[in-house]
Parts: sequence; C-alpha cells; structure tokens
Amino acid sequence: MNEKEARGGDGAEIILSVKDLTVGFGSNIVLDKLNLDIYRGEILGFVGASGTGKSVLMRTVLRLLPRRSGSIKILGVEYDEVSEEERMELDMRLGVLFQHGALFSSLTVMENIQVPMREYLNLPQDLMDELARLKIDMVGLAPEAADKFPSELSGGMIKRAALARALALDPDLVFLDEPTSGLDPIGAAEFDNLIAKLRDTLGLTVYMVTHDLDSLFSVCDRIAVLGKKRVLVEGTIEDMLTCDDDWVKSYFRGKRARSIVRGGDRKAS
Ligand SMILES: Nc1ncnc2c1ncn2[C@@H]1O[C@H](COP(=O)(O)OP(=O)(O)OP(=O)(O)O)[C@@H](O)[C@H]1O
Repeated sequence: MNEKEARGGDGAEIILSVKDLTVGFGSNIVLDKLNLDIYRGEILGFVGASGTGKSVLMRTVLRLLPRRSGSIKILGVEYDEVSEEERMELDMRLGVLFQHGALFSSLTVMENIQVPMREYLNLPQDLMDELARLKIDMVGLAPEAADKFPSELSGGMIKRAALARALALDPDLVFLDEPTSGLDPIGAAEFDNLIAKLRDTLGLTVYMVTHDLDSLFSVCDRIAVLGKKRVLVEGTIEDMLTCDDDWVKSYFRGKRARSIVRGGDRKAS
C-alpha cells in the first residue's frame, strides 16, 4: 500500500495504522490485538485508566519497544519492510514530546531544538540557528528563550521548548505524552490552543495521550479509549458522552466532566 492508497472509508488519509498489535513483558500481555487508525490533520486524544498501556503503545509505535505481533504502518509503509535509509526518512516525519519535556539539561533551548537537525540533516550552523529561532517563535516563546538552559525555564516554557524540538524537522505526525500535565489551567488551555493553531496552520496530525478532560473537550477531534488491552471505543466527544461502557461513563460523565460541560454551556449562552 502506498501513501495515496492509505485512505479510510470516507477518503481521509490514514497517517498511522496499527493492526492486531500485541505487546507484552514476560507473561504480562499489555496490548492484545489492538487496532487503531489515525487520520491526517486530526487531533486524536488517547485516554485510559492508569497502567492500561498508553505509554507502551506510543513507545511501540516509535519502535522504542518490541512487539510480539501485528503491523504498524506510517503513511502506508511498514517500518519492518523498508531499507535503513527509508526508515530514517519515516522517522523524520514523526515528532515526539515526552512527558516532562525530556530536554537535555546541559544544552540551551536552541541547542536542544537542533539535536534532531544534527542527527538527521547536514546543515550549516547559521541555517540551523535560523530554523531553531523560527521554531521558538512558532511555539510562542520569546527570542531570549533561545539561550536559556532548561533549569531557567518555567514548566510551561519547558513544554513549549520540547514542542519546538518535536517540530524541528517539520514532522507530519506528532506524539504528545500528557502535554498539559503539571501546567495550571490557564497554561494548559494556552498550550491546547497552541496545538490547535499548529494543526490548523501546519496541517499537523496530533496523537495526544492525556488525562486532561479540558483538552479532550476543547481540542480533540476524536478520542480513543484504551481498556481491556485494546481500543475499547473511539469516536467524538459526543460518542463518549453517550457510550455505555462503565469506565467511559464514569470518566466522561463524572463530576469533573460535568463541570466542564456546564462551563461550556455557560460560555455558549
Ligand atoms: N519496560 C517495561 N517492562 C515491564 N513492564 C512494563 C514496561 N513498561 C511498561 N510496563 C507495564 O505495562 C503496563 C502499562 O504501562 P504504561 O506505562 O503503558 O501505562 P499507562 O497507561 O501509560 O499508565 P499512566 O496513565 O499511569 O501513565 C503496566 O503494567 C506496566 O507495569
């Protein structure tokens, strides 16, 4: 299957397709024949109870963990079936923001953003500086942030710097692991707005593991729920609100969720 053939039923291009994926550690099977498609340009929110395997899935897709069986296709291409050179090209189309930012503490923001550039591209230093400055601006950081070390940044600035690094190679698909955790509600809402803006302006596809109900209600186009070692339900927030599964019901219709829905109603009226 090539890039153009990787399309869903409604014609949307499938950018990531996971089929019958099984991952385990010893006798602990974490994911069992899991299926998931992500469409170009969407923001997919990925939720599930703690310990259900959200990080394991993300790490397996990124080839940081081995799988027992199943297939993972990026833009219709199976990683295992391509040459080393093509694999590097695929890797360049993926950006990752790990939980807590995971910036190199001994490097400045500018140097952190240039790490993927050094790894994958052979560019002169002044061009890398210019590109890094563009990314810094793109994520809403002040130009002075370029020369700061992670220890000199606030939590929100660290997330933005890590996002700038994830965007360093202009990826098609970015993975965000709990991007708003640790931010106050205003910082979290600003970060959500930034993600939505980048999706709209760059055509990014976003895979966001999150526990943040505000993010799920405000920016996610589609939500997938992980449970019982597979994707239990997927759909829009409206689908989640009418779903009969007990965990989905308590998560999306619990007290915290109801206050968000009521808040939305108030804003709308
Ligand atoms: N490297 C590993 N070796 C052995 N077991 C692991 C490893 N990584 C994860 N697991 C196990 O896989 C299961 C799923 O873990 P995972 O971190 O993916 O959960 P999660 O859904 O991301 O949880 P949380 O929401 O708390 O971050 C857990 O039982 C965990 O102990």
